[in-house]
Amino acid sequence: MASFGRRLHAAMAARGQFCAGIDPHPGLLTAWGLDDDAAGLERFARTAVEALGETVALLKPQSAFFERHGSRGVAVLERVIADAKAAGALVLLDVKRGDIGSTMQAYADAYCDPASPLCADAVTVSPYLGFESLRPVLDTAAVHGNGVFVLALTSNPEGPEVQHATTAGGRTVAGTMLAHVRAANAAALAAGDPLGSVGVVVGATTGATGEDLAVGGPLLAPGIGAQGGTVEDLATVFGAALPQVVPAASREVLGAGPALDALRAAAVRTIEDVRDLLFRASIQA
Ligand SMILES: O=C(O)c1cc(=O)[nH]c(=O)n1[C@@H]1O[C@H](COP(=O)(O)O)[C@@H](O)[C@H]1O
Repeated sequence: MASFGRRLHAAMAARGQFCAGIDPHPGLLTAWGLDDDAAGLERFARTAVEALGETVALLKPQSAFFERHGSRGVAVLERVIADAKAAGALVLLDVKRGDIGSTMQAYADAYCDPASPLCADAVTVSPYLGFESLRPVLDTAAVHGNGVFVLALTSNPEGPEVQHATTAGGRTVAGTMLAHVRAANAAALAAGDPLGSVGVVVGATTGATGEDLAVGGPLLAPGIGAQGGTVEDLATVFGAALPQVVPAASREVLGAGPALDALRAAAVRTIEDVRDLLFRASIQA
C-alpha cells in the first residue's frame, strides 16, 4: 500500500484541500430530527458519509461522539470507517490518544493495524506524555502505510498554557513537537514521497504562530466555522506552508444537513474557498 502521505497528496490534488469532520453532537442529531441514541447516531453518520464520502479528501469521525453511545456506537464507528473508505475518502480517526509507550502499542494495534475494525487511514495522537511515547503508533502506522497526526498548536483557547511554554532548550513545547515531526518525515521525503505521513494539528484559530511549520507532512487545521476560524485566517497562520494545509470543519458543514445536496454543497463551498485562497497566495508568492 502506498504511504499515507502519498495517498493524501493525491487525494488533495484530486478533491481539494479539505477535511470534513463527522461529529454527531446531540444537538445536531435533534436538528436533523433524529433521536440521541445509537439508531439516530447510525442514521446521522451514514448520511454524512453518503453525502461527503465521494467528495472530500479526508473524513474525520470524532470517536467521542460514537463512544458516548457505548458498544453500539463503536460498532457504528467501525461501519463509518469502512463505508468512508469504500466511498474513496481517506479516513482520519480523531481519538487524540496519548499514554505511556507500552499502552500506546495497544492503541497502535487498535487504530493503525488493518487487522482491527477500528483501523482508519490515520489517527490523531497527543504528544504531551513526550514525543517518544508515541513511537509504537508511529512505527505501526509506518509498517501499514498509515498516517499519524500529532497535536502541536490546538485550536482551543486553553492550549497556549502548555504549547507556548518554553523548554529548557529554548524552544516552545509546540516547536519541540514540530521539530520531532519534521525529523520523523525526513526519510520519506528523502525517498521521494511528496508528503510525509506524519502530520501535525495547528488550529485555524491560532493566528500567526511564530513557529516553523514546514514539517514535511500535512497540517490539519481545525477550527473553521463553529470555533470562529475562517479560510482567510489560514494565510496568516500558515503563510508559505499553505499547500500542505488540510483545513477541517465539522459543525459548519454538518449544520447544513440532513439533506445530502445541502451537506455536499457546504463542503464544496469550503473546498472552493480554500482553492481560491491558494490561487491568490500563489500569485503573490
Ligand atoms: O484533532 C482535531 O481534529 C482537533 C484539534 C484541535 O486543535 N481542535 C479541534 O477542534 N479538533 C477537533 O476538530 C473538531 C472541530 O469541530 P467543529 O468545531 O465543529 O468544526 C472536533 O472534533 C475537535 O475535537
